[in-house]
Amino acid sequence: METSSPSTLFLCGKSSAEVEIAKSMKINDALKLPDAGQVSTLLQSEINNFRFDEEPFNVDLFMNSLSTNRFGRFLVWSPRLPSTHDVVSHNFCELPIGAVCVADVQFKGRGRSKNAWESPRGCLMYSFTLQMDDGKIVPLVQYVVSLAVTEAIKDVCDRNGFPYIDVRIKWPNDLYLNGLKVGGILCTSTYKSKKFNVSSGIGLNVGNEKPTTCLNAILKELSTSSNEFRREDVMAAFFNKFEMLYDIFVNQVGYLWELSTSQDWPSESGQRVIVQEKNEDRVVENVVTVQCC
Ligand SMILES: O=C(O)CCCC[C@@H]1SC[C@@H]2NC(=O)N[C@@H]21
Repeated sequence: METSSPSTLFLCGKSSAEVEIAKSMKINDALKLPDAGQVSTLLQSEINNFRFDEEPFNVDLFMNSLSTNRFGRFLVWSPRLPSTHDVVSHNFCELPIGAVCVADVQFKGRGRSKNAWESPRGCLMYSFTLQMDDGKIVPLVQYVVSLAVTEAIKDVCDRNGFPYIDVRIKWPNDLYLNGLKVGGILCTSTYKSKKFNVSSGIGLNVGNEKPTTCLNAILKELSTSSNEFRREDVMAAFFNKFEMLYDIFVNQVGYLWELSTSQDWPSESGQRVIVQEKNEDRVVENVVTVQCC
């Protein structure tokens, strides 16, 4: 019964370029769900024609806090769907790179190792796409995602004057708060036309106290004010941090990692090598001394 009612997907864009993509995707009925799941596609401009019972994801709030050039600018929002991860991985080639799908409720939420992810209202649940050339560093991208989540939470605390909420990474892909799991990261990839198509999914207990605890429950304990984390602020802060960290990762850390696992890497402490650092169109050369641990 649950799975048979169609999922409504609203296609939204930050700028007119992304809004045009949304219009063309709607006209072409481009998005599908796996297992022939029923889907109805609408545009952001049609959101106001609907009444939603509970607090829906506020697309404008998210877009206004987003300051990226690539990630999160094309957004698919659904009040209820099987899994955001299914939407992005099943439609990877139809979606622009960096597109995100966010849902208020999932009824087939996926965790790692074929586990289910409990997906109640209040939980921030989203998946996004990225494309990578170098397969050696694909397994490391989950570290960057985890780090961007904790950095985003810090950023939202700073901006709102909240006390610091100490969400920690259990490396590489779990998030813990006061010893309880409050979030997890799921990264999957496929290889096509010499590119790695990576889908990254994030589940973070922002306002749902079950099944463990959530950011707002701990904030309430630590603060006298009634302010709360909003999913939109956390997700926008995530993409703002992720875009910066991902560029560093690909251009610098990824490069170093690749070098360190290649045969050309000098293996003796004390050896001096030149490391080239690519920064947009500039190349900077640094002489570094090898320290073997
Ligand atoms: O800890 C884990 O096992 C990873 C959980 C990942 C859950 C998120 S929620 C958004 C996205 N959609 C899914 O179906 N799963 C991921």
